Amino acid sequence: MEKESSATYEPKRNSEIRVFESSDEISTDLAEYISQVSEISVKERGYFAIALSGGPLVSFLGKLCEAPYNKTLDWSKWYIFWSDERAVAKNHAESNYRLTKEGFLAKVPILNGHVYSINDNATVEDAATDYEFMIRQLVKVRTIGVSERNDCPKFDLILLTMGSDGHVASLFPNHPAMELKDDWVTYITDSPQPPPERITFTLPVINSASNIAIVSTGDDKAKAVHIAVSDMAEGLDAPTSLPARMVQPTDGKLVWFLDKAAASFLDSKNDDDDACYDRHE
Ligand SMILES: O=C(O)[C@H](O)[C@@H](O)[C@H](O)[C@H](O)COP(=O)(O)O
Repeated sequence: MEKESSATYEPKRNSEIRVFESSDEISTDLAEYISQVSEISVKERGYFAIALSGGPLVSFLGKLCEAPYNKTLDWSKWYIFWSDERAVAKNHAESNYRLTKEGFLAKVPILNGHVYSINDNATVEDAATDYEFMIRQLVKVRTIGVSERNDCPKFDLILLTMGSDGHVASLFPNHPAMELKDDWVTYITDSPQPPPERITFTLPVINSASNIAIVSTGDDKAKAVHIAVSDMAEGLDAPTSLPARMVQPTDGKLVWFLDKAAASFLDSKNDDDDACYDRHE
């Protein structure tokens, strides 16, 4: 893939980019990051409400299931949600719930009653409505925080991955779901990536979170990463329609966890000692 621009990268407000040598290093740093966010949330609110997604994310949570985190984290305060789900049965190989259950939940002492999966036994429309209703109940009792700006749920942490087309959760480029302002959870029936039917958080919910992390690896993500984080949109294809670029926390903080391949279109400001992003080498 040819590099299209050599724009100097300046991090946007409230965002940070961490670049790592390997997926293993991402997993190590991500575990420490999640541990710190969970500790702060439990201390400040008494709960840790975290939304996960599917795809490769679970493979990056491995280190969190090991020492010291398996013993030191206050797992009883964790509440698990999904930022998106594919409309397949929970035991289907493509179910985000199943991926998370097998790769993460089965390995840590999170209470079953704190795991809020998306209904696989209803139409996507009903599943989205039910999920939003359930989140509304948990916001009322403040198990999930609330944004003072727009009454949206304020998750302590939303963990996302990004596709090479720049999609996050199940918000795809140029899809009308990206325009929704009042819904918290919606559904799509025409995903460009199978399966076509999916349930997803909307941008207002994602952007209301206290913390958002996007984990992305591989050189097929380099162009989308560049468009997503660059302030210099000139010459880039319809950057405002790129979902990852629309991830802009209103009150929170966004951290990108990238490998060198995904970061390969980003330029440091000068040389190594004056880089605009953190190189974890
Ligand atoms: O069904 C999905 O929506 C995908 O699983 C998707 O969300 C995935 O996270 C990205 O496509 C990145 O995946 P890779 O990093 O493995 O390419």
